[in-house]
Amino acid sequence: MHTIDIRQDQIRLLDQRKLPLVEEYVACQSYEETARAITDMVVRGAPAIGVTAAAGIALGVQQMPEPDSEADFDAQFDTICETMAQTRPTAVNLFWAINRMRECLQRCRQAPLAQRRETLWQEVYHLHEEDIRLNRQIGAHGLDLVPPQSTVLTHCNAGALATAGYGTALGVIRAAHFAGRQVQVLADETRPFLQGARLTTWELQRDEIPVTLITDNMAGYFMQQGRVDLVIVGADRIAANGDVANKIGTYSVAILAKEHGIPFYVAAPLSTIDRALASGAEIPIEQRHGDEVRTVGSQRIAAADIEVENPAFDVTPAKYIRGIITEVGVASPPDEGTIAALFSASND
Ligand SMILES: CSC[C@@H](O)[C@@H](O)C(=O)COP(=O)(O)O
Repeated sequence: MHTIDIRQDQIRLLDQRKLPLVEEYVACQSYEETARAITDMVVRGAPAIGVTAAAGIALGVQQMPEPDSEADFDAQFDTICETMAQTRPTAVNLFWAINRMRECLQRCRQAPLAQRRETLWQEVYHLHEEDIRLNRQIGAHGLDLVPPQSTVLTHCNAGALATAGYGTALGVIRAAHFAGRQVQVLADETRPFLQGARLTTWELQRDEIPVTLITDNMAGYFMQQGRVDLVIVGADRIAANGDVANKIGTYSVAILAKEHGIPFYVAAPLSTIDRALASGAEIPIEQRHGDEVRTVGSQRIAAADIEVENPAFDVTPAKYIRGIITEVGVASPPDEGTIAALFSASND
């Protein structure tokens, strides 16, 4: 299963709106179609959005009309990057990946157009492979936090589908499973897009990792019953102080976990940490269309004209988080010091 299948004439994306009922790829034939696929959540999840945007940029440069000057090339390149940047505001991996493509272009600036195109594609393949490698490292660092025979609750989908492969939160669960820890997963359904019900259960079942689906409002019940040992979620953006933006509902789960003395961990690559933001209050929260709340699947469940709020993410303050599991180690407790130490470790 490939979440993102990169070809030089199109980007093929496993259509996450249709899973688990239909396994179908959407072929994006241009950078504009790639951008629309991100906005419409054909592909979603912070690292997957980043890799897809990078691929969209390479596709845009591949197809751009022959520029008549360097200024014309720059203008076209900026338009492509800006279109990608407008897709979704919260996952910082999007902007991180666009920057990586800009930096890559700077390195091959002097080369002829054909060579620039090739170098940008090579960067995309590199980002794709790198993401899978980092996820495996996150899994290795998180493994020992998962006790044998434990039940792990997760929210949303931070798995292979949300990344280039393997996953972050589900990467840790995968690593524990394949190390023989006999882990069980409780998957929150994750209204309104139902990433937990549709995607997390689907990908864990494929790996034969035991998973039970619960509705979002059952998390407290299972914690009170002593049936949750650990919570692991992903992240869309982490501020310098360790506050974490993740799928709406994560904050409620974190508070429930704190009340019940259950360790709450976040798994994410360093590219999800936005050190330019002092705290989570500065993280932009995407507001999505109200119809996602008025409907379940294609079924409308509320009046078409009912007022709706649909924030896609919330911010969990660092004080509720036991640790942030990254590819270079665990920031625990997460704060400016432990996070800065991870970045120093990554530069060694
Ligand atoms: C490894 S993915 C981490 C996060 O991106 C994930 O938990 C999440 O909130 C995804 O939100 P989505 O709106 O589905 O893109």
